[in-house]
Amino acid sequence: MISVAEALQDLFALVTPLPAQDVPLRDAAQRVLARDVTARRDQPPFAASAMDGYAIHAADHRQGASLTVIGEAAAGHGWHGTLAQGQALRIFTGAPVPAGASRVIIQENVTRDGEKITITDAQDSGSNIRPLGGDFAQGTSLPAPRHLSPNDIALLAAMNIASVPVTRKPVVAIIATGDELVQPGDSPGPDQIIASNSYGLAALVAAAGATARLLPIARDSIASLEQTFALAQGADLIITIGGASVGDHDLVGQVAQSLGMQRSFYKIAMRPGKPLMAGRLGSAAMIGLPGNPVSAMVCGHVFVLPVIRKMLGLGAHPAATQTALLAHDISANGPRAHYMRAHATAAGVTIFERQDSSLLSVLTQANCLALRPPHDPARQAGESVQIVPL
Ligand SMILES: Nc1nc2c(c(=O)[nH]1)N[C@H]1C(S)=C(S)[C@@H](COP(=O)(O)OP(=O)(O)OC[C@H]3O[C@@H](n4cnc5c(N)ncnc54)[C@H](O)[C@@H]3O)O[C@H]1N2
Ligand code: MOO
Repeated sequence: MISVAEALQDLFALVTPLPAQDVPLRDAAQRVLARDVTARRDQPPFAASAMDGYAIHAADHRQGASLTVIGEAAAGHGWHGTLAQGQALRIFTGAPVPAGASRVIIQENVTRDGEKITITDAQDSGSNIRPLGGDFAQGTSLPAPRHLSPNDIALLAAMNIASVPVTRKPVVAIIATGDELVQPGDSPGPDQIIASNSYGLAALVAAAGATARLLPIARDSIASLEQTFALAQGADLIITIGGASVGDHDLVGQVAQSLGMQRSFYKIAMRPGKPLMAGRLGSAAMIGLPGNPVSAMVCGHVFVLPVIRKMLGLGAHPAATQTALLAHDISANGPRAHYMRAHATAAGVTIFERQDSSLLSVLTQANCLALRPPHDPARQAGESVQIVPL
């Protein structure tokens, strides 16, 4: 059995970043920026008023000054003369500040009588003018790679980038296997259960920026598995769930190999997740996950997500970890790395008592996985532990 780190390296070797494609800005949120993009204009493109008030000459900024209002500038409607001393321009937030003006006095600090204003308060120190290019200058770049957040979309729009180069979404085919499975909403027979982790994995990979193709459940027969693998044609990554262990009905590895899968590894020193397998199948990478629901989901976080991130051009990195303090004592770990469902708060990390890999209800209560390395000795409350936030 290989280690988690070795398995991850082998998995990274199976995939390369996908090519870039241009998408309309409206579709770029949550995609990964594939190339640096640069601002096509300065923002603001002119010195702009930050307030509603009057643009004035620096020399006129004193209490009691009386000035003549000679025009008006609003957002989208500039006044294009030059302001002289003794003059004021009525101006609104977002309007271009005219030549000659060096500050905007807010309207609360003047009184107005016809075309005359008198400054009643000259205490404010700021100019209330946003300089040309004060947010960004033409040519300013947003560097790739980058997961585009809603904030980034606003910035790209302001930069006048209407078409955004993003990495193509990986297509992930997900195959649940087993005679015992029915789809959620179906009526299970007496020996049947509902397929669950296939849905969880579809949600997981979609949230990471991939397109999930949830294929029909494959039955525990060579013919059914072959048929379902055929439906995965065109996917970048094929994920199978179940049928990975040593039982007589665990046929996934055998069928994948008969279809030409070049196995990279089978079995890892990890709990849950021992019967993990991976390889290349045609033009796709394949990851065979264990069927136990929590094993499949944990392997999704620890292996599938990093692989998808690499395909998206975000680099080859393991799931991010943090250091936290144990809230209680724990006993020594065995020979496999143990990814334990746990709950972390500012007070420390509590590792749940029940860790059987069938317990999805415990996974839902967890907000992290506490990572126990192989043969980690017993630890006491207050000692540090690595966690993978979920
Ligand atoms: N003799 C041994 N038996 C087992 C070993 C072993 O080393 N020696 N390993 C155990 C471990 S660890 C795991 S994990 C499981 C994994 O087995 P499989 O990948 O072959 O999974 P299945 O047998 O098909 O299913 C296990 C369990 O999970 C349920 N399941 C499967 N798919 C789904 C699904 N899509 N949604 C919900 N539940 C699913 C299935 O009904 C079984 O209960 O093997 C151990 N055995
Ligand atoms: O390694 Mo299995 O994935 O514990 O249940």
